[in-house]
Amino acid sequence: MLLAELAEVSARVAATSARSRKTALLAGLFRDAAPEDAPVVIPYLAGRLPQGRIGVGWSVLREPVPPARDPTLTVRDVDAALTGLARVSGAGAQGERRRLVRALLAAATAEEQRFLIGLLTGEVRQGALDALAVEGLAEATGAPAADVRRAVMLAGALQDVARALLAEGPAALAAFRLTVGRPVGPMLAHSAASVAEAVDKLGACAVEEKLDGIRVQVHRDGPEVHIHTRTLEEVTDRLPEVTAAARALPAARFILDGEVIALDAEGRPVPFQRVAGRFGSRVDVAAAQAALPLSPVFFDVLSVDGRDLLELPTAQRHTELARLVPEPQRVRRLVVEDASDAGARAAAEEFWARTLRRGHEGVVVKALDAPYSAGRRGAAWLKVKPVHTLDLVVLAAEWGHGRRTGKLSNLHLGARGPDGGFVMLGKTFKGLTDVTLDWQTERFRQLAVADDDHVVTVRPELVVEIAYDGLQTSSRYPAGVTLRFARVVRYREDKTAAEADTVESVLAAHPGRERTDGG
Ligand SMILES: Nc1ncnc2c1ncn2[C@@H]1O[C@H](COP(=O)(O)OP(=O)(O)OP(=O)(O)O)[C@@H](O)[C@H]1O
Repeated sequence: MLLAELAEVSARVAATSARSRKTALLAGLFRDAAPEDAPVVIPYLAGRLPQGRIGVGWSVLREPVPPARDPTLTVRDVDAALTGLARVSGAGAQGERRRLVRALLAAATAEEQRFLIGLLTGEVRQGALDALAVEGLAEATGAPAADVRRAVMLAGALQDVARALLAEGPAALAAFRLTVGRPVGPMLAHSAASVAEAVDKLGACAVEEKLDGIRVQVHRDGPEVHIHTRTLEEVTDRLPEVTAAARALPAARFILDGEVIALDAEGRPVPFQRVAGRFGSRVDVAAAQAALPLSPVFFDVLSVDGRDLLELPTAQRHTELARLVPEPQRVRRLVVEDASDAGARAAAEEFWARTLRRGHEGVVVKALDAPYSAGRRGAAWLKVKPVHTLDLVVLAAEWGHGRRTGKLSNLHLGARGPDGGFVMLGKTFKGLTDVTLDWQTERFRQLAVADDDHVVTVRPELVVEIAYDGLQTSSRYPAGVTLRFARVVRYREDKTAAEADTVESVLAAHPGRERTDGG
């Protein structure tokens, strides 16, 4: 497929607001695509580079290059060129990258150049595109959209499903089943303001401790154990104690879902940052394990001995879990069979208070009759935490003053907007430790797309968790509101920008905001 076709469809999809029109445009594109184009076309449409970071700065992209007259570049040519670029390293790397980028741009027409520059700077990012691409693919191949969605959920990657669908048609979907050894997107939660609200919404439910560690999905097939994080990154070699725990369980094949935490001598949870430290790729695993042994705590089971349990209701999956996993390795939970029973509701409140006293983050309340919605933020899981936090994307940062001279400090924070872009909700320089300041200054230098000596604009890729005290009306910000007392809790490198909170959900969480800053 020619890059020109992709660039044109991408621009037209961005320019129309009608969902059906967007889907039709994408379906047309997929009808023209070869199966081998799928692993490039799908991420490019969403504005992602399959290579991840390739280290091309704004200064290089800003230098004009005369465009080609006719389109000749294919999407696979571009992918090969960017793979080459990503591999450049060592002395003279900057010059070589510049040469390669300019050669690529010289082969592109003016419209293709615009698309490529947008792709390299992160500006063509279209957050909602994967969902639309599923519908476009369904329309192009005649497969039911729900089946495509389920296959993606179970395959973990849209491009794999797309490639198979384009090659073989709808029959290819049958091959995407839950498979031990192949990670699936974990089920995620929505938020509720209180335990009472969550119980009201869900009815019969389980209230579980919300453990503040790292989400893990553990697959065992005989002696083989594989562990993946919530972004499906494989971390098996960093967690030998989890592998050992999985091998000690009384079934040979299973998939478990849980959280890895560390407990101190008093049995209280160790702060998240220390647990996260065990996941760095350069960590000496044996030494780190000796210094901070981790424990897996499981809260769900997706498959056992060849039985796929995804469609079973929570209550039955939990019975299976209890059969497989001994008590200390299972999350603590309290079942509310009847949501109208005042005694049961009081017990749920007491469970919440006790969980917080034990040092945990909050609770997750789960509907007893719900299946496991892999890869989705299901309405059947509601998390309740005492402090409001949002996951926002850093759009830019300001050079600091005084003690912070030379450091990038004040963060511009964005939530996901309806059109796949980001809407700025406020700024903060609070809550940043010296170590985080140094780290973020370095990361922003890598992500910079513009620097006017005051504000450095960055590719919108880093997700940061922000605590705040509510919203206030403000005409200075595009959504008409800004965050009150925003402060950094931590960076969420386990999340992508596509998983950040949306403006819509932020506004919905604060229906009664009244305070005004007059600005
Ligand atoms: N008992 C539990 N059941 C489900 N998830 C749990 C539980 N205990 C801890 N968790 C963690 O809470 C998360 C659920 O919240 P959510 O789906 O919104 O993810 P998140 O955005 O990573 O949440 P947060 O930022 O609040 O930790 C899970 O991803 C998991 O890591």
